[in-house]
Amino acid sequence: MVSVEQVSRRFGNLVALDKVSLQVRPGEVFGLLGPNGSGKTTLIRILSGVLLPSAGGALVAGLDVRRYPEQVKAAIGYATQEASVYRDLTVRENLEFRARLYLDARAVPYAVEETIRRFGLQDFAHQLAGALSGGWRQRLALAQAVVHGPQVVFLDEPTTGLDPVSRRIIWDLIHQEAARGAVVLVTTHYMDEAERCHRLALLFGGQVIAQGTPHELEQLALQSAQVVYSETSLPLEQIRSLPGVLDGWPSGNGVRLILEKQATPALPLQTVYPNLEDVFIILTRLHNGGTT
Ligand SMILES: Nc1ncnc2c1ncn2[C@@H]1O[C@H](COP(=O)(O)OP(=O)(O)OP(=O)(O)O)[C@@H](O)[C@H]1O
Repeated sequence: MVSVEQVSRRFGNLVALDKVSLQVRPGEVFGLLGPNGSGKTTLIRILSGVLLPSAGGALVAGLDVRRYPEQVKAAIGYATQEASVYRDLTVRENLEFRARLYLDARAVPYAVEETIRRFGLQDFAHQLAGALSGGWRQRLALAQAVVHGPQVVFLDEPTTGLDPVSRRIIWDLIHQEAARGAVVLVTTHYMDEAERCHRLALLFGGQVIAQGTPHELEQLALQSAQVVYSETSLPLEQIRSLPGVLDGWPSGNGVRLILEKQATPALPLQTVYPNLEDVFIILTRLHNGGTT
């Protein structure tokens, strides 16, 4: 279990996190979704016991992060993209190195072999990590983070820079960790990826502006706005200035628009189901006291 209660963190005058509260259960993949600088990494660092909150508190695997930061570090698995992979060690050596930090020496060989199998790394076990493609290196980074079977797994942008096929594989592996009962907290700024999480918190300017399942967030956004597709030849700037139009961008042969709930602009309109990018735009506007 990960439980965050009113956590704030300042860096000088900058408020990086502002009264963030959330709970993540075992078996759950929970996404922290937000743009650059919204506080995702700061929260993960606090929950990993490497940074103290300025206010509020958090429990990770039953441990208070303020009082037991060293025990927290031992209870979690943490992957920060590929930074944690040693390029001049082989895949197996990387896993052994990490496993030895956490496990009794006798338990290391089994844990390493089991992880190599689970992550499909058999054919690369003797290869230098530096020679792996980006997708396989990220797979190794994830394998390393969980080789010791942690109860809680933190993944900071685990798919950055990967192609769609590699991203899908990594997400399957992330879900595999949740299926063995781990709490999994993932940061991402890819809206499409966030749909793969069981639940999400939308972070904006250090605040959680909404949280729930992707479906709940979509429904929440639809209470205040509508998303439509319009096949029109009017210039985008002109469309954006129409009453009731909150945002719009090119899409196929027309434009995708976010409209106020009751707006009926004089355009051919086709209602479309919102994706998480639409949801994010709608909810950030609401949060900022927009006109929605
Ligand atoms: N050690 C630090 N000292 C000063 N400011 C910091 C420090 N760490 C983070 N910040 C600031 O806190 C804010 C939140 O940063 P954070 O890295 O948590 O965001 P993020 O959502 O993870 O962004 P990204 O997606 O770019 O990784 C940013 O304005 C950042 O500049």
